[in-house]
Amino acid sequence: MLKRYNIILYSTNKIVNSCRYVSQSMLKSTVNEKTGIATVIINKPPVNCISLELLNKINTEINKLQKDNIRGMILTSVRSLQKVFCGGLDIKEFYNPNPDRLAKYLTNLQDTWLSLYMTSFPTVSVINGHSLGGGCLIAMCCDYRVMVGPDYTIGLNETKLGVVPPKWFQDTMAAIIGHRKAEVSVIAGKTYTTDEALQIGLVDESSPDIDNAYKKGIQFLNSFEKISPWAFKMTKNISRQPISQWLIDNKQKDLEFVFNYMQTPSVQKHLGLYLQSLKK
Ligand SMILES: CCCCC/C=C\C/C=C\CC/C=C/CC(=O)SCCNC(=O)CCNC(=O)[C@H](O)C(C)(C)COP(=O)(O)OP(=O)(O)OC[C@H]1O[C@@H](n2cnc3c(N)ncnc32)[C@H](O)[C@@H]1OP(=O)(O)O
Repeated sequence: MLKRYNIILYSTNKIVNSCRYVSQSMLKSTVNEKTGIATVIINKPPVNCISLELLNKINTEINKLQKDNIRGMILTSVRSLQKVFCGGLDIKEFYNPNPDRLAKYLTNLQDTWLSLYMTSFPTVSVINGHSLGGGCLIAMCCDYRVMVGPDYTIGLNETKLGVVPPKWFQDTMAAIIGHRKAEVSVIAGKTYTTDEALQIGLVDESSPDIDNAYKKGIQFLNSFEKISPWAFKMTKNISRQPISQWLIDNKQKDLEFVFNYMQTPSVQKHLGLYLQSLKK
């Protein structure tokens, strides 16, 4: 039986020296058996945007780590991408979608958010690049955020694509920076530089380089060494349960609404234009 571990969601290959397992594609996960800390690295070039397959892998991995009783987790992006933590949800999943796949995607998105937001172990995102839309969402699900800077951006920019960030996206941000600031932010689809994100409390620490950001993440996880895992889990649960319970109670309604809304001609038109604007 493994010790209880913390999780840092982070993108580097060289930190972990004692690996329990590594999955080869899209998501690399390693657990340092001495410390009990997992490092989960998103590795989907060119910009780590979240396809249905990646979503499945993230959710499966979080659930595995949950069973393994890790002490903590770092979530990050592979270093070779250099400037992107996560480019958000894969817009191609929403543009001219296959209805069956879209329904699967949206269901998986709900489930992955619930898994990551409610982990019973501490989590850190080491944000080593731009983190937009769904990328910002997964970073916000973690208990602590360390962002590399100064030149990266983070934010829920959905309105810039002509789509509405669902209630649970908005609630996740409001729980971190407060309702008013979150409202202003999501309405305008605002993105923040590392310094601005630090200033409004969207991230907890900044760092000029990835190694240092990772160390800060580990320090955060180590701060729980003397806290009972049970006390951690129950306290986090009380803090986050009101937000997660809304989705649990409204899953089907939320799914149906988004599923229909995404396929309306107006949303499809905006998504098409946005996708085009991203093309080189
Ligand atoms: C009660 C009412 C509720 C109603 C709710 C209803 C519906 C809501 C449901 C769900 C909401 C939908 C939520 C969406 C959340 C999102 O995540 S949307 C996506 C947000 N992300 C972005 O806007 C990022 C866009 N990308 C960039 O800005 C840049 O790519 C980058 C990340 C800064 C990196 O720049 P870089 O110069 O390195 O790379 P390129 O821009 O050249 O990109 C390379 C390549 O990748 C493609 N690409 C980039 N991002 C995405 C993406 N998110 N999805 C798909 N494809 C992407 C880009 O097009 C390039 O492709 P190529 O030219 O073919 O190589």
